[in-house]
Amino acid sequence: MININNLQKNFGQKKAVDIEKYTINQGDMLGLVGNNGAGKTTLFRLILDLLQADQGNVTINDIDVCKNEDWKQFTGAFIDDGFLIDYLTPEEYFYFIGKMYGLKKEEVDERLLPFERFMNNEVIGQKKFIRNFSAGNKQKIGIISAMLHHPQLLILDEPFNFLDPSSQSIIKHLLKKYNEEHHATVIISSHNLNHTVDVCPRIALLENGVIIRDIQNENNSAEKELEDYFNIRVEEEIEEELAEAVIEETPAPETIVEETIVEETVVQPEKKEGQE
Ligand SMILES: Nc1ncnc2c1ncn2[C@@H]1O[C@H](COP(=O)(O)OP(=O)(O)OP(=O)(O)O)[C@@H](O)[C@H]1O
Repeated sequence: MININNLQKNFGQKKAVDIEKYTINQGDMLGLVGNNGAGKTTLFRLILDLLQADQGNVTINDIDVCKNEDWKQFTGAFIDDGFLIDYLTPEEYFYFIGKMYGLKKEEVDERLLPFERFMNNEVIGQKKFIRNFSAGNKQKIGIISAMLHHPQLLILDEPFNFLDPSSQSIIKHLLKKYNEEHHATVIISSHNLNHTVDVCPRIALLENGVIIRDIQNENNSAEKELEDYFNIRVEEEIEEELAEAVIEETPAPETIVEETIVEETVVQPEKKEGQE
């Protein structure tokens, strides 16, 4: 479904994405993990043609995303709340998105039904503009709107962010079900390793823009490997910091001042006349 070919994106000296070859198959449920700045969002932006690559390309169903718009019909994505329209209510926004994909109001209402528990009576019927919703509820509006037209490809950047624990659990189930029932390709990024191994049978580990591991995850088998990777990274970084601190604290040889012993000279008080 998605082919990434020799894809490179730099910001100044920083290599944000550098992927020689990577294929995501139709029906894959892929989790993208990596430390802050590893390049997850940049990769999503390149896939969605929101950024121009310095080299290489991305094709979705053999369509080069920056040369043809056809992939947009079967793709849904939510990267950040810049995707939302602040001055609309959630209903207006959902109907607007539905209209873009030829869905009638009643069809949109019907497609919102499976999200009722997820919305928890806090999204629909609130008579509030999107700009006045909490970060968590904006996240919900974004995720739902990305799924509304039943896309064959769904891309969500950190979908669990800002969600309360029960909403995280609900969206995990909804995504899994969506992937299975629609045989849709679902790609999510997350810093939550537990959630990622719970829902993603395939996990790509990104480091400095490079996919360094492509992990098959059956019954949470990737958990240990990922925990080891992230713990090892933390330990390595702490050790590096300590080593640097020791070097900084040790004075350079030429600045070492030899301890000199100053002999005390006892000054005898002058004798006054008549004193012994
Ligand atoms: N518009 C930009 N201008 C300059 N540098 C950028 C820009 N966007 C991303 N970068 C840099 O590219 C690198 C990858 O960033 P990116 O946001 O893709 O990482 P990420 O894995 O999504 O991180 P996080 O987990 O923190 O969201 C980082 O070093 C980041 O500072």
